[in-house]
Amino acid sequence: MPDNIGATAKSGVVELSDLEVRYGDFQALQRTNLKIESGEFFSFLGPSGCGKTTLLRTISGFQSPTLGQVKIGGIDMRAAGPNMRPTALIFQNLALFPLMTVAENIGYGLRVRGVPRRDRDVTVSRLLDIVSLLGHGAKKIQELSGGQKQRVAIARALAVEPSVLLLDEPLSALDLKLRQYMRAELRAIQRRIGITFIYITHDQAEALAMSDRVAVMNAGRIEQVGSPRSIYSAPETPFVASFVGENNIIRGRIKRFDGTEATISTALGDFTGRAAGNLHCDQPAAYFVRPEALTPYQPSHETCFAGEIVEILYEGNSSQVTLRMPDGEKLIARSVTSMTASPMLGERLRVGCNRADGIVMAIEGSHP
Ligand SMILES: Nc1ncnc2c1ncn2[C@@H]1O[C@H](COP(=O)(O)OP(=O)(O)OP(=O)(O)O)[C@@H](O)[C@H]1O
Repeated sequence: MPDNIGATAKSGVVELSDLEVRYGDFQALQRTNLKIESGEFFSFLGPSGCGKTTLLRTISGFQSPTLGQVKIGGIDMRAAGPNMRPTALIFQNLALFPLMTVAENIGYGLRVRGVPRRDRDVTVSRLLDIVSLLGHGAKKIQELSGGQKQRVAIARALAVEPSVLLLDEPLSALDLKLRQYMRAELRAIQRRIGITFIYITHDQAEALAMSDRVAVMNAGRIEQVGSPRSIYSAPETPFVASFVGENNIIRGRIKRFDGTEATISTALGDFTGRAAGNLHCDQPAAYFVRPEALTPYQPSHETCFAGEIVEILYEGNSSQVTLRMPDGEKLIARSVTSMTASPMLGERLRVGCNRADGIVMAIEGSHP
């Protein structure tokens, strides 16, 4: 590694303190405080335009913050440009050199830094092994599959020994099968080398499958940070509940709140679930329940919904049933048909769940 700031920032801890980014009058990143641990696979997940790329560019030094500070390995990066930071960035389009071989692409950063040929070759071989491309070093970039190109881009970024690898939607150009395969590959590569990976994506399946922790972003703000499991099973805001996975949303007003559970009064009746945050009586709120939590009604169920079947989608190992509720709204249940005699369109079906399956959250105005 060259003699620069990166050389002293050994650890891959990334700390964002009171970080804000404005483009003119537009606030692209609201005040953000966050610590990403060394060796973590950390994802920023959010819809287009929520500020993910802005955040990644600010960490890598391509964008200056309007306020606040980025520290990497405990060192303030304010004075360090992109080339002086212990980070490497992989873009969506990979930006590989088409006329160079795989090995030349991977060794490029080392050549620019004046690393002798023999040392370069050793590093390139090691990296080809890490990304499972041994034997492909002499190939031209055009001779590779999409997934192999991804792995060359990763190896090229790793060649300069960054403490933190920043990945900007690197899988989005691949077809679904390859994307799923590369998720597992990326995770395995990260485990093998143990450096911090910061990944941005709008694809929740990708973020949940690969990450140690996920930050869900909305309109320039982090709404929730947690493990994939906690983000999915205990969303803290209506946005997270509706953006990550599917949720049925039944709107109403808070009738009862005891600190941990809340009952909501809706056009379909009263429903009790886990309370997210502090609630007060008569506040506009919604009851969220995941389609897979709704199973054919049994007397032991604490919550019941009854509606007319208006759609059945056979999905192989399960089915998705859409019910039209008495208020005209739709409710989706999954896996229902695997447990009942085949339901028919137009039939009335009762599905149920337990209190712990539903979450009651305050909603503002028309949101979500
Ligand atoms: N250079 C710029 N000048 C002005 N506005 C910008 C600039 N770059 C980004 N923005 C705006 O800032 C907001 C956040 O953009 P950003 O690219 O960070 O979002 P994103 O979450 O990465 O979106 P995507 O997934 O579509 O790439 C957007 O509303 C965008 O239009």
